[in-house]
Amino acid sequence: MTAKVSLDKSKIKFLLLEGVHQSALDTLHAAGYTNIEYHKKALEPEELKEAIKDAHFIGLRSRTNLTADVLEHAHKLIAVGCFCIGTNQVDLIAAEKLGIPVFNAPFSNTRSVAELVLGEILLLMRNIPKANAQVHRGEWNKSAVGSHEVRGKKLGIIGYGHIGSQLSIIAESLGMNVYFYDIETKLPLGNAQQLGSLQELLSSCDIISLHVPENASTKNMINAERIAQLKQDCIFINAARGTVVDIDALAQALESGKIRGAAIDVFPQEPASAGEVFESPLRKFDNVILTPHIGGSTSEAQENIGTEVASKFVKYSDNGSTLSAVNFPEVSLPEHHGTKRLLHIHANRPGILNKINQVFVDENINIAAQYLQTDPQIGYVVIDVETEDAHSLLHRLKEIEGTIRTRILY
Ligand SMILES: NC(=O)C1=CN([C@@H]2O[C@H](COP(=O)(O)OP(=O)(O)OC[C@H]3O[C@@H](n4cnc5c(N)ncnc54)[C@H](O)[C@@H]3O)[C@@H](O)[C@H]2O)C=CC1
Ligand SMILES: O=C(O)CCC(=O)C(=O)O
Repeated sequence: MTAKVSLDKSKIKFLLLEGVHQSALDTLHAAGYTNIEYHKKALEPEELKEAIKDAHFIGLRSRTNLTADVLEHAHKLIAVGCFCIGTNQVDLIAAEKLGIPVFNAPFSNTRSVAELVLGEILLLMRNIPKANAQVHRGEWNKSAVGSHEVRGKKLGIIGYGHIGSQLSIIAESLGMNVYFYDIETKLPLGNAQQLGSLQELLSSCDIISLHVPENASTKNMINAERIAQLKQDCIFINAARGTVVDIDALAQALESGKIRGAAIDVFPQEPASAGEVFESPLRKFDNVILTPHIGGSTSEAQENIGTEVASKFVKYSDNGSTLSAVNFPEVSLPEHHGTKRLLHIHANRPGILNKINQVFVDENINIAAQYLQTDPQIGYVVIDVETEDAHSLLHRLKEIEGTIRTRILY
């Protein structure tokens, strides 16, 4: 049985951007949510501020920047869904302060990225991008010079998380020797070896592939100084985030022949729409594979992501569960039958839980079940009660100082 929610389901508005997969709409429809505004593209900032005003849920991919400024216009927003892995396009701290959990799909496109990178390694080791460009221009350079098998070559992976470790496995199956650098100690899969320093990895590997998230520690991580540490003639791949690499320094290294080939899927500035021209100092190189941020763009990945993130929306809307939210205390909740469920999100201050519980003492209402999780900023408490008049309880809970938002589920 589908749980009833505080608002009539038809009044709960979903704003879905950037052409998220049909599976997201199917999942929402199956759960009884029909009020969906769907856009194939990202919205311009002003359009976004207008569209988000009455949205309860927003779904986006990597092109929509949900800044603190945009979030201020989101008066009704209950949750954000990133239909991708990266969540750097959302101001997670601002969202949390507003009591808005942000969900993503942490591994639905992992395999797609790893497969693309593997394909690029094979092509670059054989100089295929350059040969392809030359033949398209009518040039015929049949040569084995500088063309290599990948078997026995050293692959250096920076960031050994979901994607890095998946790549490690499939690269080993082709006979490559895998090394990685990560700020955390990671379990090496197969025969892979973790190296103690980035410099050691850069200077010893034939191929370097980046798989770190965008954050303060990775901004311009690969700058001119790091590029100088690369092995002469190496191959360089970035399918992580554009901000991780100094693109001018990379262009210089390609110009000088230090790097023999590269594959770049992500850029410091990416066009906001298909109509915008892509500008980059890398465009002129035949030995560079340039792709428009499509590492995770396969039918399989997009379908899985659509279902996964939309299911998290449904779970939070129907049931209050925040499991796997990236910026929010995680609470996994059972179904509530025969009770009303009150959700209370508050600033994490001493004494606030006492005040919440005092409401139930004053009203002489028995708490059937209570779930609480906190992080340093906020607390999220869920209370199941057996009463007909849960609205007056909600009203009192709202008045408690430090309350960020409340909701009731029937
Ligand atoms: N091109 C595309 O379409 C796609 C790009 N991505 C990007 O790939 C990134 C990685 O994805 P996952 O592997 O799923 O993430 P993950 O979170 O599973 O792994 C990231 C790894 O990087 C490590 N790390 C973090 N900071 C580091 C630093 N300064 N130095 C070395 N290691 C560091 C972490 O410890 C972790 O092991 C995502 O954050 C996203 O930005 C993800 C999917 C698709
Ligand atoms: O599919 C997208 O729009 C972005 C993919 C990506 O970069 C991610 O999942 O982090």
